[in-house]
Amino acid sequence: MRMLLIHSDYLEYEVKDKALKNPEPISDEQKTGRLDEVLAVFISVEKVDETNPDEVVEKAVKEIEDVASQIKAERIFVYPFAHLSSELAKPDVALEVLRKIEEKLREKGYEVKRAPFGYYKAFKLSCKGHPLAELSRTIVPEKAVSK
Ligand SMILES: Nc1ncnc2c1ncn2[C@@H]1O[C@H](CO)[C@@H](NC(=O)[C@@H](N)CO)[C@H]1O
Repeated sequence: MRMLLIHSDYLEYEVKDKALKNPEPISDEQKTGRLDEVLAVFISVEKVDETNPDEVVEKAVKEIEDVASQIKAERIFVYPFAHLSSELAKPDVALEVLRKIEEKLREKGYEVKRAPFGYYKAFKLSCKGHPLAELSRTIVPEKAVSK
């Protein structure tokens, strides 16, 4: 998994077109979204993550929490982003991983939004520009689980 983390004044998106034949079903309300004072986390789920999705979810949540606590961010935007890797996981695994990351962060008390999966989206982002405002992380599973 590859993550790009941007501490932002805001992130807003607008769904444009389908980018997959079967994108995640969304309500009209989910066609746009915005969070202010947010840690935006752009995530590419990778092929290697398919060997142990639960392990990469745990590791990703830990990394995100670690950054959020350093920058004192209470809101997190999970953003599916297929452009950080050339070895992408298949969509059904990727969506499951992203949903679990969203869910676990919410359980830990963060205000969390997740941008819709499988769409082209316009987005606006305002990076804060301080030394910890732009970070990247690479996460790989150590132990493959048998299918
Ligand atoms: N392995 C993967 N990791 C993260 N996101 C993934 C994915 N496989 C598919 N997607 C989603 O489907 C859209 C088309 O690739 C992706 N759309 C995007 O990445 C938008 N920024 C438009 O390009 C994304 O929503």
